[in-house]
Amino acid sequence: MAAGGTKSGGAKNGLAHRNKPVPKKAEAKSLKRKRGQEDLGKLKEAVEQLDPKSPDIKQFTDLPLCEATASGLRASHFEVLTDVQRAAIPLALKGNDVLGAAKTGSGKTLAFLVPVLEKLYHAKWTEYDGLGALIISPTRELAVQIFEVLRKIGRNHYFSAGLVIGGKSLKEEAERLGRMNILVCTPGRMLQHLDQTAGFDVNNLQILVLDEADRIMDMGFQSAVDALVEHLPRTRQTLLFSATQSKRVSDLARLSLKDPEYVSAHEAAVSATPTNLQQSYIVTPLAEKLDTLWGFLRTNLKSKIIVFFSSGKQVRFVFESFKRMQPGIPLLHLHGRQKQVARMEITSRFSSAKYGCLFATDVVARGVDFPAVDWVIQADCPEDADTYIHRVGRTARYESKGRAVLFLEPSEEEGFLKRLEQKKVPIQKVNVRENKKKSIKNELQSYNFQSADLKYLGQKAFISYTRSIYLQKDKEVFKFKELDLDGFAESLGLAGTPQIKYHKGEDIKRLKNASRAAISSGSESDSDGEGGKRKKDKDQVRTKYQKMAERQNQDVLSSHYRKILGDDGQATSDNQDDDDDDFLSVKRVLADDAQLDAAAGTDNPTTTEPRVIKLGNSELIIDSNRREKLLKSKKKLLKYMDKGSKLVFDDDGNARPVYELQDEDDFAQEGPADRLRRQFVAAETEKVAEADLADKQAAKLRRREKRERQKARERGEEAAEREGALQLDGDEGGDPLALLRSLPIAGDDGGDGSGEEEGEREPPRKKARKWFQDDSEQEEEERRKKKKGGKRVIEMAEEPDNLEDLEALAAGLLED
Ligand SMILES: Nc1ncnc2c1ncn2[C@@H]1O[C@H](COP(=O)(O)OP(=O)(O)OP(=O)(O)O)[C@@H](O)[C@H]1O
Repeated sequence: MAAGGTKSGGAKNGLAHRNKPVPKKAEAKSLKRKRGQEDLGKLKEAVEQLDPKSPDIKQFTDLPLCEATASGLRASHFEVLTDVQRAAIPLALKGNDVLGAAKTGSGKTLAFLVPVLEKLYHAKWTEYDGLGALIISPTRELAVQIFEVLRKIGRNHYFSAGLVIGGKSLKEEAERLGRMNILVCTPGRMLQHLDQTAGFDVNNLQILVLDEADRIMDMGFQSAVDALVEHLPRTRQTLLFSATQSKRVSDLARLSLKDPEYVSAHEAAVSATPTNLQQSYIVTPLAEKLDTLWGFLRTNLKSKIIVFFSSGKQVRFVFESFKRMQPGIPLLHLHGRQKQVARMEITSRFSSAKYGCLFATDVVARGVDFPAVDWVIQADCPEDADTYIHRVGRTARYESKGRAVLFLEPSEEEGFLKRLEQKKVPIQKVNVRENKKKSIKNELQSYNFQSADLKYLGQKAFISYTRSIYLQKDKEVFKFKELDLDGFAESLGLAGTPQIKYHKGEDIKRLKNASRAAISSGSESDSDGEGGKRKKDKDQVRTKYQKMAERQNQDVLSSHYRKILGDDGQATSDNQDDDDDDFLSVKRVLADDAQLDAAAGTDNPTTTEPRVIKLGNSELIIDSNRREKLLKSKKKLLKYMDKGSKLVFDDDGNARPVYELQDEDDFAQEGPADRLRRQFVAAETEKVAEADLADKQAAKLRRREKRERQKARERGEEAAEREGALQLDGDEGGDPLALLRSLPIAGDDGGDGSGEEEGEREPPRKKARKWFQDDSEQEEEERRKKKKGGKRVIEMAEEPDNLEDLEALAAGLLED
């Protein structure tokens, strides 16, 4: 089997018949051809005579397989057939369309790969015949895995095989496509090639396989698969496999199956899940989910664990925060928005790990065959019982044992247990030991506080989870209104509960109709190129802020840029989070509480009644606790206060409202302009006359005061001279700043700056220094200075406005 596509070159490396003796080249060739024809004739005959229901078929050697396939199986240590292989391979070898259903880990991959190889062998397929078989997988991880198994068992065939899953340039893949006989692909990427790669011919296709067929046929892939099938020839064999196979007639019609054989290997089984799988569930309130998970990990450090969440955002947040808390078990995370190389590396690291915990989305829920997984934890309730079955199927594979635990929110318990019962899933309730319970809320809070990026992830995790619950179709299980959103936000270490807002529009309809898996892996598969649904318009011109906003989770500012973009249509659709597209947004809690009050028309913000915000078709209930918290925050309360009106100061320093030009009509109504002008001039003249009078009186008063003060001072000096006890300036010495600080600040008394009121006199000893001087005082000061000599006087050139000015001024004086 030659491997090509995205993996390696397309050169043939088949080993079959290589060591046979070669007497003469031409002779040997014709002999070989003849023998080959004889063998093939016999093989076809054996297949025709094969009884597909024969109880004698137990091993691969009991099947009429070509030597290349048989030896490949032997070399890969596959000998005994599993139930589904025993039932499906004979029917497929005989050319039937097959709908295969069997439990997880029961060997469905070989059940379709063996017929694929045989089909092309029987048709004597060569590289010049083009594409003979197409195998479609819903995820890249599964496609890679199928490709690896194909390489193993097909090692002795001469076919070329390729992997088409994206993650590489389309051109690079396209160059090799034409040479491939077997392709393993994801739907979106394959469709891209069929639409865009010139000369890629699929008209000869012999066999089409859909692994996880129910998933590929459901809404997430509907349009891609339908378009893809349109390119394929109608005359072909089709094989569909899944652990949760449906016989939906509409699906069969879409794929134009001809009298398909339904193979259900475990139809009569008591349970839909492997018998060696032990399943249990824990009822854990949403607000305690992470505590429970943390406790679980801490008590299972020597295990290999997969933890499923409903969204990549949840995966990222839990991974990043638990990593900081160092649980003592290696942590990995996997979701659809990671780069292809990272996804491959994480998958292979987890495969080869002995112990470790992988946080993952449903991107690895189906088909992926991680060896020796001990536990599957479903931290978020799956959207339906089928998803549950696939998730738990990552453990207890083939003949190994495994355990699975489902976390259920109290509101989900009854409804989901009913769904599991309907699907024949046996599960028992367990409780967490009291001594193992530990709240990690505070630690998360502190990590969120330290890292804005982590906090951002927490908010996103909150939104993506609540959104997924809101969108669930099965309202008997998922009861959005019963969720403790505040508690959940707190458990993620968030300081407040992000407000959830539902946008109106077509997209909501689409999201609502789609299943949760379709949403999460649909968006994931976009980045993977798997879904092929949502592609950014590359030609669209985007602003700097839009580009910044798209760089989510890279730094704290990305959210800031998104805010800048505002609410206009274009920007909004770009700035919303990739898999939160057009749906929910974080808003400040306070704003809405305020709006809420306004909407409710209440004057009493302390009411303890829960509040209800209308959100499109739904309601968000905000309880009284949040409101009380809100009222304690002064900053937030500012929002409730009157914002005030704008004032401007005129030349005299008087505040007055901002002048606004009067409307022309209003002005005309007041009368003729000439009369108004005269009235205005008269009023202003009167005002000026009044002001003039007041000024004159004030000046007169000041002059009189001045005279009186001068007289009083002269009287005082005469008395002091008489007593020989004159107060000297600067006697205190020391730090002039200290002195200045002890003085009254200019204007404090509202008077003329003297710091004195009429008639008041400080006692002579306390009056160490006055710092304002009027003209007469200044003259007097100078006179005294001359008289005493050598004494320093602090001169105040200007009236300082405040203490800083005084200090600066004093410092300047000191330098002098
Ligand atoms: N005949 C066989 N003998 C031994 N091991 C086998 C045989 N067939 C399959 N296996 C092993 O069983 C495991 C599960 O096989 P496979 O991945 O094909 O299961 P599946 O039915 O496709 O599971 P899922 O439903 O999860 O996709 C693999 O590790 C595979 O190697």
